[in-house]
Amino acid sequence: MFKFSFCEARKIPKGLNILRCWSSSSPYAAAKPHQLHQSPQELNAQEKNVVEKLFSGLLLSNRACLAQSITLTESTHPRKCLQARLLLRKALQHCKKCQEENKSYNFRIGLSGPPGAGKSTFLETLGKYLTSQGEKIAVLAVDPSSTTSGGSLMGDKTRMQELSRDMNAFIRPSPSSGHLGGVTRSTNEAIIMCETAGYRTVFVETVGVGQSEYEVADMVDMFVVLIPPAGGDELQGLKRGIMEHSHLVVVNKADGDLVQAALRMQYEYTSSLKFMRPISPNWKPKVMKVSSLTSEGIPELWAVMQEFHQTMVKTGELFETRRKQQRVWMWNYITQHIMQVFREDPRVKSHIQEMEKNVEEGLMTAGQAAEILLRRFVPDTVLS
Ligand SMILES: Nc1nc2c(ncn2[C@@H]2O[C@H](COP(=O)(O)OP(=O)(O)OP(=O)(O)O)[C@@H](O)[C@H]2O)c(=O)[nH]1
Repeated sequence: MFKFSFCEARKIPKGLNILRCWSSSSPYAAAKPHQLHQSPQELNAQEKNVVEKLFSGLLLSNRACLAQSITLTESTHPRKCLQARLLLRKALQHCKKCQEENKSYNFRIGLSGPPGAGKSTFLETLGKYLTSQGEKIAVLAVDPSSTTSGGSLMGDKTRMQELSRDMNAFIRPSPSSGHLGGVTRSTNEAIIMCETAGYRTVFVETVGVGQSEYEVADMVDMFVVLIPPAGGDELQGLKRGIMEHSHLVVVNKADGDLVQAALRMQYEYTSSLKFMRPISPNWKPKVMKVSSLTSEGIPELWAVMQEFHQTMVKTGELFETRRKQQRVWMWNYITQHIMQVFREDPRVKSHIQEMEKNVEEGLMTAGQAAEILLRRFVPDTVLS
């Protein structure tokens, strides 16, 4: 379940002696301590061969290899984790080389919006438009429900049927089970795999549930929100948060009887934008309307998306943002990992409830309770 433990734990600061908190009840129990120190160099010839084959397949843009590569990065098996590390290293080197040599930059687009806004229809229409222009596109779905329920809401539905048959499109539903770092870590790594396979435009779609949309905003270059023309209170509440994070708001279903409503929405959202601090110094967020049924507005929308991408490349903001995102994610994963190890540690676990109660009832300050728990975890730690 916790891929991160085997692959990354040795990067954890020395002061937190993770090896000492091993327990049979811990999700890390499956890993032998020595596995933490293994590196891809220790893979045997056969295992390395699998990685070589996948990598060659990626370079040939083979969709089956791409799917297998992503599955490998989602695996929690210790040996597969090592293989995934090797493959990711090769993939990253390849992407870096391509960027430097060709000066061509991939485009990562996040798409969010309330259920029923028409995200799959929109992606199918925009995707088909792009593949008809010779683009290769990938769609990665992020479904937060899959982390908690073990199932995937979106995976159950047959979505984007036509696009999935298109040879220039790759669609990957949400991972069916979460591991440490949640769906976000797999998605970050899936993006690299897609780019290595030559899918220059990658869409990351999320159902608009709470935190997930903000997480997606932190792994893409452009964040787009799709909304239906008539919004209830829920949409009003979302408005501010959405606007603060998005580069583009798209009012969908601007067709038939809904044209007037879509126009009104466009106007309303455009006026609210005037009161918000723009997300980027180089881009003024826009509100556009499209119909995913009739394709009206789709070419214009893509033109604006490209304008955004070019502006970000030209000003250097694209690279700065990506660098920042990678730093943030690294620390997110470390924090999540350490928190998980901490909470699962038997010396800590049995005291958490008691300490929480003490704090709630005012018998102890939060700082005192935290110190007691931390000392149980790392007895010789120096607390500031
Ligand atoms: N009139 C009109 N209907 C649309 C348009 N786009 C989508 N729809 C309809 O809206 C409904 C929801 O579309 P989906 O694409 O399934 O929406 P979604 O946002 O992916 O929905 P979830 O999977 O629930 O998140 C479907 O009945 C679509 O046919 C559009 O541009 N115009």
